[in-house]
Amino acid sequence: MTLRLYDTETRTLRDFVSLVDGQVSIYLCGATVQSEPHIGHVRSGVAFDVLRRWLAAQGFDVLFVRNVTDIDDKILTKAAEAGRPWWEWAARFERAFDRAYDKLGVLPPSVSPRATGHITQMVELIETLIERGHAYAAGGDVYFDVRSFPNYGALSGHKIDDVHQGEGAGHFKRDQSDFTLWKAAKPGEPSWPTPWGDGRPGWHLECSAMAATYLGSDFDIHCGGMDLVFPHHENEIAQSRAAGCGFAHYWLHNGWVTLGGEKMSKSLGNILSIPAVLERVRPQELRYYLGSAHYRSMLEYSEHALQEAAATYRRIEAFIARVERRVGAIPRGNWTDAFAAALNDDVGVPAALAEVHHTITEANTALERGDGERARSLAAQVRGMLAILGVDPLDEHWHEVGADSSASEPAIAALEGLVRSEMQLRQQARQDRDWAKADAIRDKLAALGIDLTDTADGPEWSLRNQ
Ligand SMILES: Nc1ncnc2c1ncn2[C@@H]1O[C@H](COP(=O)(O)OP(=O)(O)OP(=O)(O)O)[C@@H](O)[C@H]1O
Ligand SMILES: [Zn+2]
Repeated sequence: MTLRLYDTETRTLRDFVSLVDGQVSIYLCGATVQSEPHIGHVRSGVAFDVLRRWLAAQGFDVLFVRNVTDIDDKILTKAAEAGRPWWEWAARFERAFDRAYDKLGVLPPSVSPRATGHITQMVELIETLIERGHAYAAGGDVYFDVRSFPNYGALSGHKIDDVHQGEGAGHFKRDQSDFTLWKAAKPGEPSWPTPWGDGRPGWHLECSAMAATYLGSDFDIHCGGMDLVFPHHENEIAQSRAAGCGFAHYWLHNGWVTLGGEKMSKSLGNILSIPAVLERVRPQELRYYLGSAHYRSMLEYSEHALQEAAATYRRIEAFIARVERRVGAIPRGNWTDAFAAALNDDVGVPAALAEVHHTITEANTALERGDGERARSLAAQVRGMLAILGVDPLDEHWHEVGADSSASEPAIAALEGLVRSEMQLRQQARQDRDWAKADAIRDKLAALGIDLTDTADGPEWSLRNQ
């Protein structure tokens, strides 16, 4: 079964073939570390973490680069407003992003390079572009000459004549479609020396330089949010290919988390920070929520949908706990064919989750007919599939980040004790042939959402819908 991925550049589903047998190289545009992460920011981290886990599960050695943009107008402005050094501001929010990714169980990247640590490579890249006639220095800035790259616009569908780079006018630009590779230093701002004068890098240049540094001139997959298709990724392609690199062979873009129909973003102010949301649901529940939609669809945030996802996840946890109670420890098993088919179809998580729920239903049926072994092997498959999605309830990670279900364990133990004593009373009533009393106990529990099932091993209880 071949993995197929939707490639933005060709606008088609393409069979995935890696450049090097057994290896996959992925570059994901990371955060501009200017403030606390919101749930939109981490959606790309979660979505492509599933792709990474799935590739690793297929036996690929995955190299995963997620950069940190630690120099940017917004960082400088915010740090200055707060009266703090820009580098401290960037470092503080880099840690906040790392904490958020870690809380949600996003695997750490192979490396997370910072833009400021790769100025040498950026300067080299600019030199190559100037030598090849694709860039020009003017007034201390350096610009990319967009018209020198005939394929410009292929990724986003933009026509050169209509291009607006969405950056400051740039006094020395020869053409309005050109974009900035290097910005001349302004008084009081951080800068680095170059042959064209002191200055700092443009955003697009950073990713081209860092991707090449770690993954080489050609690599497999470039990911990011769909807002990055233009101009960021279009400009990355122009710079890198004009410099002679093949660059990324597949382009994947995740949809937004929206609120009120608009992209959740700091500039609009419609944001929910990760710490704020984690006061309402546990990290694994937030991850389940963010990861349950297809990565390319929009995810309109609602408190109701978040709570529904959290409740669904708790039912999955309760299912695992119930099987453990009945048959003992559950190993982490393999996924089913239907699950593999879903993920191979452009990381089709909704269909993969449907398969998880289908397997849970089958396991519940097995439990009801007293087939503990079958239930255990199905529950092992459920664990295996959830692990690929990064939400295995028994993963040590949740324990490490203090988010396991242990907080509710005393409550579950108390409930178990109470229900067991009611069940004993019912057994006694049945032995005494007091059917009315036995039925009354069953009805009382049913009214509380607790169902009793008579199995070959004796009566069992479960919370409804679990
Ligand atoms: N609402 C969102 N939904 C999905 N992905 C998002 C959302 N906001 C940002 N991203 C993604 O997060 C990553 C880091 O983004 P970046 O730091 O550039 O934030 P941004 O787009 O400037 O957000 P903001 O407008 O809130 O500052 C990018 O891949 C971006 O596409
Ligand atoms: Zn980037």
